[in-house]
Amino acid sequence: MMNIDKKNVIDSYSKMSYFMWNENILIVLMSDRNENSSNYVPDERFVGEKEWFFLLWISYHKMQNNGTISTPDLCKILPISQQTISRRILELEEKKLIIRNFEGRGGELELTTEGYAQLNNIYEQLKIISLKASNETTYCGTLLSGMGEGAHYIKHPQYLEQFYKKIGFFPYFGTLNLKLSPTMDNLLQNYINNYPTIIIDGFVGESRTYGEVKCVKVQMWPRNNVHNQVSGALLKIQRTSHKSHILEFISEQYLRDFFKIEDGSKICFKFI
Ligand SMILES: Cc1cc2nc3c(=O)[nH]c(=O)nc-3n(C[C@H](O)[C@H](O)[C@H](O)COP(=O)(O)O)c2cc1C
Ligand SMILES: Nc1ccn([C@@H]2O[C@H](COP(=O)(O)OP(=O)(O)O)[C@@H](O)[C@H]2O)c(=O)n1
Repeated sequence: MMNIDKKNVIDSYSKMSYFMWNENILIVLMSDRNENSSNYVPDERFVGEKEWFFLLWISYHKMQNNGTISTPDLCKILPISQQTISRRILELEEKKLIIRNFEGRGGELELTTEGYAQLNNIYEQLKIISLKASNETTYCGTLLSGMGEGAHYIKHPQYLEQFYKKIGFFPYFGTLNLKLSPTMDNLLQNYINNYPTIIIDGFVGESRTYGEVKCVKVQMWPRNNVHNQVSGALLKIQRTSHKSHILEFISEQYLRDFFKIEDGSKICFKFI
C-alpha cells in the first residue's frame, strides 16, 4: 500500500477538490474532519479503514479462489485472528455491505451492490491520490548501459530539429538509461498516461519508419548530490526495445561526466 500519512492525504484532498470535484470524496472528508469535534455524529455509510480493507480482501480473494470465499477461507489466508475476522464480517453484514449466502458450500461471502459501490469510492480516491503523487513525487532509478543505439536516433535531423523546437535544446547524442523498480514505474506510467506530454512526431525516412516519441521535461540530479541539478527530458519511445521500467532521458549535457556517475549510480528526477 502507498505510504501516505492521514494529514497529507487530507491536505491533498482539500487542495484537489478544486479541480477534481467528486461527491464521494466530500462525504469521506467531512466524516474525517469532524471526527474530533464534540458534536460529531458518525455517518452510518462511512466506511472506515478496517472495513474497506476487508471489503477489498473479500472481493480480491473471492476472485482468486474461483469466485467463492467463506469465513474459514479468509481465516486461512489472512494473518489476522479468527475472532477479529468474525467480528469484521458481522459489522459488514450489519452495514449491509456484505451478505452470507448459505446455499451451496454454505457461508459464502458476497459483497452487496453497496459494498462494491463503497470499494469504488475508495478506488476513485486512490486514483486521484496516485495521479497527484505521480506528478509531485521524486523518482530515483539506477543508471545502466544500453545497446548503444540511442545516439543513432537522437542525431537524426528530423528528431533533432523537433527536440530543439519543442523542448528547447539540442540533446547530447545518446540517451541516459535508468532502471526503475516496477512499482515506481507503475506510478510514473500514471503520469505519462494522464498528463499532457510533448509529442515528437514520427516520420518516414531512408526507406524506414521512425516512431513517435512522447517527452516530459524533468529536473535530474545524482542522489548523493541534490544541488547538482540539470534539466532534461524523459522520452517515452513508441517503438522501443526496452521494457517499460527502463527509462531513457536526454539532456544537453553528457551526464556521465557532468554528474560523475557510472553504471549502478542512483539518479533522481522530478517532472517540471
Ligand atoms: C528519439 C528516439 C526515437 C526512436 N525511434 C525508434 C524507432 O522508430 N524504431 C525503433 O525500433 N526504435 C526506436 N528507438 C529506440 C531504440 O531502438 C532503442 O530502444 C533505444 O533508443 C536504445 O537505447 P540505448 O542504446 O540507450 O539502450 C528510438 C530511440 C530514440 C532515442
Ligand atoms: N545526456 C546523456 C545521454 C547519454 N549519456 C551516455 O552516453 C552514452 C551513449 O548513449 P547511448 O544511448 O548511445 O548508449 P547506451 O545508453 O545504450 O549505452 C551512454 O553511456 C549513456 O549513458 C550521457 O551520459 N548523457
